[in-house]
Amino acid sequence: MTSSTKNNTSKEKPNKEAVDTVAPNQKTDDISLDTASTEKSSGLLAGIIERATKSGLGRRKLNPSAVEADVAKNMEQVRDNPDQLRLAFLGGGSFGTAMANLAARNGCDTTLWVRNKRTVKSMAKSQMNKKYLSGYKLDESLKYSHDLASAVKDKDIIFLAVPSLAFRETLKSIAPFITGQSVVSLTKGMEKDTFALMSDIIKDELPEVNFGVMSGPNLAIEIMKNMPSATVIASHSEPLRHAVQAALHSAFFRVFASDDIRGVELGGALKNIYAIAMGMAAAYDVGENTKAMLLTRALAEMSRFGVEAGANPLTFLGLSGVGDLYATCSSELSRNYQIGNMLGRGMNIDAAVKKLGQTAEGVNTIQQVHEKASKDGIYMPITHALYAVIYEDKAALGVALHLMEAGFRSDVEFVMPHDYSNAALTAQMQAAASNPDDQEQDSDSKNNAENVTNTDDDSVENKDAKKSTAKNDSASKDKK
Ligand SMILES: NC(=O)C1=CN([C@@H]2O[C@H](COP(=O)(O)OP(=O)(O)OC[C@H]3O[C@@H](n4cnc5c(N)ncnc54)[C@H](OP(=O)(O)O)[C@@H]3O)[C@@H](O)[C@H]2O)C=CC1
Ligand SMILES: O=C(CO)COP(=O)(O)O
Repeated sequence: MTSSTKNNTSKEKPNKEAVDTVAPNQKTDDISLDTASTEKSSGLLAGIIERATKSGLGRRKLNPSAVEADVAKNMEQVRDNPDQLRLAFLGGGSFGTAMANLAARNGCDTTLWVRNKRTVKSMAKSQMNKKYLSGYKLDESLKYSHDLASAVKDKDIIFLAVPSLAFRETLKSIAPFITGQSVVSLTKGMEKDTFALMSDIIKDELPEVNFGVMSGPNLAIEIMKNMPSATVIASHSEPLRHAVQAALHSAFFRVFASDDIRGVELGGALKNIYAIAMGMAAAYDVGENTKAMLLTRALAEMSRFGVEAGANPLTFLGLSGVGDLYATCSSELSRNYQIGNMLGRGMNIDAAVKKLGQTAEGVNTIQQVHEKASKDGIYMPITHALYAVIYEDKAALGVALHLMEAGFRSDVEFVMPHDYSNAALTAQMQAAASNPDDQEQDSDSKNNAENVTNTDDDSVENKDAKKSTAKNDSASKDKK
């Protein structure tokens, strides 16, 4: 721990921030223009930041392992003294505010960046986010800024809680000010047209940073009400995982760890699709059996898509998978659920989004996942059905009935691979049909196959079968 770190905790007088960073007890028309920031930077990564600055190392040359080593060295003290962490939260919506508030309450030196200058002034004055979390008082130590540079400079960790559509542009804007900070995404979505997850965008825009993603069942309003909640920080960097745990952990909020970045991130992004489906189903007054079927088949789709994207399917059994799926699919607080409910009551998508007036990532994620799954032959019947209802104007009841008639599938395909139920059989049928010399089959398998082809006419399913057969072929070739 550097001596400056030891001597400078957030309990002492805070550093002067640059232009437009407003501490709550500071008059907003009296914002300091002192950009000198004369006090030495403090906190976990201070040593690294200092070293990089002194040696004139360019951002691209910074060695992330040195950053990790610096954090690791100090972890023991940080666990006991989270108030040594200096954090920036970017995004003044409900989630950025709720998380920044948790960190500030834990004693971390915390700045919330909000893009609108007038909102910054109003938040600093009222200590409230009137637009997104009206009525909830924020911790008095929380600082507010609309100046990105001053918000992120000399911080240990930068948390991004902007909507996915603004994620890349926000990273581009902070890139010139990155020295040794770590970056953590709180955003649950997929970039339009590129299918990129937020961690992909971080790797694109800031290839050298130490990063993580955080996701879990975290409805912002429940967190503001101190209702016990938990989340997951996923990172390949153990020190970063520990630092995030130390920053946010409290009696009301537990932070679990994972190193499956893909799985944790996909859990948060994909569950929004099914929250829309569940909101819509609720508008039709469906029963508990139906909800349970929707929820568990959603989980099957999520983990199937996840595996194709390189995630560990077991991650979907954790907080960021089944946990968030459950919370978002069963709560009217979920904006995605609300969108689905409005659709189910006859509103069109544009009107529903306008009425909501807040972020519902699922609206974009459905389109991205529908396109990606169709292109790559990943079997995602609920997503395709929802897409057909929302974007192709198909009748919801007809689409739901068609879903119910889809062929015989394995329940948990990681226990009994789908090949053993009917995909392999379908593939055999296709092969037999295209090879007239091979028409002799025993009557049992003929009956089975007829069953399959009668009920299982979904073209994506057929693709699935071909893909499985191709995978098996190449696996057996590999063995040879
Ligand atoms: N709310 C929740 O319970 C949770 C949300 N999340 C995720 O967090 C992310 C943010 O959602 P949430 O906080 O709920 O969103 P909100 O709808 O509550 O707020 C969106 C915020 O983003 C700002 N914003 C919009 N566009 C831009 C932009 N181009 N550049 C910078 N800021 C912008 C808005 O500013 P302005 O007001 O000026 O338009 C507003 O402050 C989403 O990915 C969401 O899925 C994750 C867990 C829980
Ligand atoms: O992700 C969330 C809870 O974990 C918030 O869900 P909504 O974005 O649907 O409100």
